[in-house]
Amino acid sequence: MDSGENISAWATIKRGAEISPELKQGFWGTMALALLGTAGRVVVPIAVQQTLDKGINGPNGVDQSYVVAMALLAAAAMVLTGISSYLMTARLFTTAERGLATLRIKAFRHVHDLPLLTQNTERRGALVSRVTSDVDQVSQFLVFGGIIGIISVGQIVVATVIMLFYSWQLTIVVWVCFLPLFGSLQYFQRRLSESYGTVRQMVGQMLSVVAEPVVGALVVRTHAIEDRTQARIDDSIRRYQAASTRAQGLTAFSFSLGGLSGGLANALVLIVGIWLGFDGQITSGEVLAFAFLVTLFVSPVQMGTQVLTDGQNAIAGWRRVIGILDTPADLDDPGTTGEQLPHEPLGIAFDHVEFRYPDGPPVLIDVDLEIEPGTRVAVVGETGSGKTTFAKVLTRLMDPTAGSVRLAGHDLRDVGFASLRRRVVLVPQEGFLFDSSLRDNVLYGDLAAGTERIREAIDELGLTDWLDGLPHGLDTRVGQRGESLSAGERQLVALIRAHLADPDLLVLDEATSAVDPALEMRIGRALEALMSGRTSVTIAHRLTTAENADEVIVFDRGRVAQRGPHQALVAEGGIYGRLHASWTAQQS
Ligand SMILES: Nc1ncnc2c1ncn2[C@@H]1O[C@H](COP(=O)(O)OP(=O)(O)OP(=O)(O)O)[C@@H](O)[C@H]1O
Repeated sequence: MDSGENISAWATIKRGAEISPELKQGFWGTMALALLGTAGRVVVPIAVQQTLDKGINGPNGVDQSYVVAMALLAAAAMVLTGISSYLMTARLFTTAERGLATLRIKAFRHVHDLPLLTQNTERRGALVSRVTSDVDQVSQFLVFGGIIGIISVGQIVVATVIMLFYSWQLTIVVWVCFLPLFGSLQYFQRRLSESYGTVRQMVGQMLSVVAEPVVGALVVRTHAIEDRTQARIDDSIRRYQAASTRAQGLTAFSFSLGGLSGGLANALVLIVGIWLGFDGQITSGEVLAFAFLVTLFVSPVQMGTQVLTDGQNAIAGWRRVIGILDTPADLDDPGTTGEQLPHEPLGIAFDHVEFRYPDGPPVLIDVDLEIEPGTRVAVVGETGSGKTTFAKVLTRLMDPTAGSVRLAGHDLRDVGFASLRRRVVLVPQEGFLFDSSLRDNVLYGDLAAGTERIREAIDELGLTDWLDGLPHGLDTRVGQRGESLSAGERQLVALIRAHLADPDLLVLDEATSAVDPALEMRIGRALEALMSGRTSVTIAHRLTTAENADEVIVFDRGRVAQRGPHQALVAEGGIYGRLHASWTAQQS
C-alpha cells in the first residue's frame, strides 16, 4: 500500500484540502476573524502607552477624561477580541470536523476497493490505525493547532507593524534575537517530519501487534504462548516509546530555543529601550508599550514551535491516510454501463487463464475449460493445487494475470459489480457472521427480504425445524463471529444467506470441520436444495460431494489434470484415483 511518505508537507496539505474541500470553505472569513482578534489584543498596549504619555505625563498634567476614554477603548477591544476568538474557534471546529468526516468516509469506503491481496498483507491493525488514530492527529491539529497557528501568524505580523511604528531600532533588536530560531525552522521541520513519520508508523505497528492476539486469543491460550505474545507486544510498545521520545526531545529543544530567544529579546528591549530613552528617542510610555508588544510577539513564536510539532505529527498522519486513498483499486468496476448477467443458470468459460500472486510463480497455469449452465461441479486436488485461487478468479475477487473468464458469454471484466455480486455468490469455508441476530446475518444475502421471505427460504432448505429449535428463532443472537453457534450451525446460516441472495452461480468452499451426523445430514439436504436449478462449483473435501457432482475437475499444481464424472475418473485412476483411495480409507 502507498505509504504516502514521498509526498511533501505542502503537497500533503494541498491534497488533503482537495480530498476534503470543506476545509477550504470560509477560510478567508476565519482569517479575518483571527486578524480582528489580534488587532483587538494590540489595542491594549497602545492604550497603555497613550494613557502614560498623554493621559498622565501629558503637557497639561493628568487628563482624567483621556485616561477613562483609553480604559474604555481597551475594554471594548478586549470584548471584541473575545467575540471574534469565539466565532473563529466555532468556525474552525465545524469546518475541521466536517472536512475530516469526509476524509474518514472516503478512506473507509476505499478500504473496500483495496486489492484483496493488499488487505491480506497490509497488517489490519495498521490499516485501522490509518483511518482512526491518524485522522485524529489531523483533527487535533486542524482544530487546536490551526487556531493557534492562525492567531500566532496574525499576532506576529500585527505586533511587528506596531513595533515598527514605535521604534524601528527595538524592532530590529527583537527580530535579531529570533533569527537563529527562524533560520533553523526548516531544519527542525525536516527532522520533526521524519521523527513523527516514524511515530505514526510505530502506532500502526503497535496496534496490529496488539490486535492480533486479541483476535487469535484462543490459539494464544491453547498453546500457552502468552509470554511470547506479550514479549512481541512489549517490544512494539518500547519501539513506539523510543520513537515518541526522540520526537518529543526534538520538540523540547525547539521549544527551549524559542524560550531562550524570547528571554533575550525582553532583556535587550529593556536595555536598549532605556538607553534610547536617555537619548530622548523614545518615551517611557513607548518603552512600556514595546515591552507589552514583545510579549505579544514572543508568545505566538513559542506557540508556533508547538504548532510546528503538532503540524508535523498531523501531516505524517495525513500522509498515511492519503496513502490509502492513493492506492489504486485493483479491480475496475465498469459500473452501471457494464454488462448485466442474465438471471438464469450461468455457463462458465475459462480461456487460457493464468494467475500468479505478486512476485510468485504461476498458481493457475493455462486453465482452459467450459462448464455448461446448471451443471454441478466438484473441484478437487491436493492442498496448494490452486482450487481456492480458481474459485477467487471465477468470482472476480481477483483478475487473471493472463487469459479471461466468461460467464454466460460475458467477460467478467466487463460485467458491472452490482450485477456480478447479485448473480454470483461465493460461500467461503468459514463464513463470517456479524455480532447480531440470525435474521440480520441472513439478510446480508438480500437486504430487502422480509420475515416471510426469510422463513420461506429456510423452509426451502428444509431447516424450519432447526430454526424452531433455537431459543429465540430468527432473533437468536449469534455472538461475535457467530461464536454462540456451533460450526455446523454457522454453515447453515451461510447457506440460508446464499439462498436468499438467489444467485445463478454458486461457488462453495466446502467446510472441512466435522459436525455431528444429524447436522451433517441437514447441511447435505440444505446444500442439495441450494444447488438445484443453479450452476454450482464446489471445492470438495468429501467423497460424497464428488460422488454427487455431475462432473469432477481435478487440479494438480495449478493445472487441470483430469475432468469427468466421478465413476469415470475412479476408473481412470491417476491423481483422482489416489484421492479417492485416501477418502475411502478414511471412511472405513
Ligand atoms: N495470498 C497469497 N499470496 C501468495 N501466494 C498464495 C496466496 N494464496 C495462495 N497462495 C499460493 O498459491 C498456491 C495455491 O493456493 P490455493 O489456496 O489456491 O490452493 P488450494 O488448492 O485451495 O489449497 P487448500 O486445499 O489447502 O486450500 C499455494 O502454493 C499457495 O501457497
